Amino acid sequence: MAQAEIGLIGLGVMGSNLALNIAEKGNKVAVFNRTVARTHEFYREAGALRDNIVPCDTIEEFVAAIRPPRPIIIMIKAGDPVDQQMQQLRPYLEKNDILIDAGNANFRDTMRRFDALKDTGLTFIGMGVSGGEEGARHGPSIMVGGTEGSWKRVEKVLTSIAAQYNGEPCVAWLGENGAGHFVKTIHNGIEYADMQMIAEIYGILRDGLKMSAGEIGEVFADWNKGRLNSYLIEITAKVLQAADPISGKPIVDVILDQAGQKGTGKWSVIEAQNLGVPATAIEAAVAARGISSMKGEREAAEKVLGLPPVAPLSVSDRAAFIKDLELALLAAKIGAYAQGFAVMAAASKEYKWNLPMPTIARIWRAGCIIRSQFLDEITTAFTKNPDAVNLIVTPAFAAMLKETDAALRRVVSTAVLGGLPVPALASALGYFDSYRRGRGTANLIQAQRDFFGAHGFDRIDGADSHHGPWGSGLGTGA
Ligand SMILES: NC(=O)C1=CN([C@@H]2O[C@H](COP(=O)(O)OP(=O)(O)OC[C@H]3O[C@@H](n4cnc5c(N)ncnc54)[C@H](OP(=O)(O)O)[C@@H]3O)[C@@H](O)[C@H]2O)C=CC1
Ligand SMILES: O=C(CO)[C@H](O)[C@H](O)COP(=O)(O)O
Repeated sequence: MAQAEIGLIGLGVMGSNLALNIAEKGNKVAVFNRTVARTHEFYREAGALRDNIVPCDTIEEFVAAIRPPRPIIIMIKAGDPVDQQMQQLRPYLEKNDILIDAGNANFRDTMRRFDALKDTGLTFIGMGVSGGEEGARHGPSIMVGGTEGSWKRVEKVLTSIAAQYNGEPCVAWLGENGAGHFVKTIHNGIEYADMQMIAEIYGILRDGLKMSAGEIGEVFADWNKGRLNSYLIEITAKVLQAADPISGKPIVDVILDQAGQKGTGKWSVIEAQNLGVPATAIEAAVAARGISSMKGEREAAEKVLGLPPVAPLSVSDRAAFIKDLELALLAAKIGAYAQGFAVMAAASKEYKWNLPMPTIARIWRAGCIIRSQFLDEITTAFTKNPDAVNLIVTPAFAAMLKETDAALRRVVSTAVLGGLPVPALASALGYFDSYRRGRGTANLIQAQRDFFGAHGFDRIDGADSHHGPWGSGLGTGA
């Protein structure tokens, strides 16, 4: 039998679909899974694609089934399992073989693995893959990090399996070592913010306007025809309109309000803080998942504190308010994406990756979870303004923000007065209001720091005087 051109380890949700995608595009793929029974089940269910699949029970058999130099995709649980899997493979590998970690790795692990293999003759690629089950099967968005030479060796097969947007493949080499996994992490951070903002709007419609899940679903379905058109809005509409087969109620009404998380959102926030870049919408979204998981504490607190004693949401023109919600979501979304791209710009400098912002936006337009029409507008904005320090000051997004921020202000204030939590929407508004104000209030913080710690400050007039006359009083002229 002819040898496989590529190998794939890990036949879970993502790996099995990616393997079928690879096989369907005419590539012969060898597959291995820790639990051998799963390999057999996968092969049985592969149908006509079996001709392009070589199922292997042992690692030795797996490596031998791939034509050298071997590209091997590892698509397993992130973290220690990847190190263990690499250790297990090492004795069988030969010079020029390429290990490709396609899971949601922390980019710091990717940098370490990349360095560890640097002088061994083996090559390491850290590759972010987004699109969930469906994307992996029919075309994900793929973010590649590693040497440019190693990318050239896998470009053809990755291009064949990636999603396409207007005929352009959603895969690109983004830079050395951890670049691909860093970009995937920020993709997920933005995904958290997008999802949290949608959930906050859902909360306003459910608890403020007392709308049913089905009615809210219709609102999202309608918005999906407009400027918010995106995968997440589309699935939100579908989720809200699905019935629970057990109770007959809308399924969303019987799901526990505790959000899971696997780490990428938290890493986005940690790295943003490490780089000194505000990512307040992403932070709010991660914190909201944290609070959501404290179900028992929240229920106990509601008994002690009660819900805020406020009048029902005062909205005279319901249709106008729902329009405001749509515009508010668009405005807040601009904030989340601006922050995510700003974090990537800072990381690009710090790690010398030279991340191509228009390319990142371009490969997120299809295949991935945050895919949307909006990303096409970001692609254009970064292409026209490659040196923009922030998405929100590019002409197109500045105009979009000026058009929508008043709606965000009205929605946030209405929700706050109605006692409805909107931490991500409010954080985006706070970000805009802080970022657009030339003279802020940190002069007072500098004075306080100098007062208690003699930390010094710079003066507006540039005078060479850096400490305050604390306790001297204002005298008569102030
Ligand atoms: N699900 C999604 O939407 C997405 C997931 N990802 C990432 O892709 C990766 C795989 O996720 P997913 O397919 O959802 O996960 P699943 O839980 O469906 O599958 C996990 C896979 O990892 C294997 N595995 C677990 N531990 C080990 C180990 N110690 N050694 C060897 N193999 C091991 C499992 O093998 P076994 O059958 O023996 O248990 C299985 O093949 C993760 O990094 C995830 O974060 C990325 C994008 C989207
Ligand atoms: O990478 C993904 C989507 O892009 C995965 O679905 C990931 O698991 C999502 O993160 P979390 O589980 O923390 O919500």
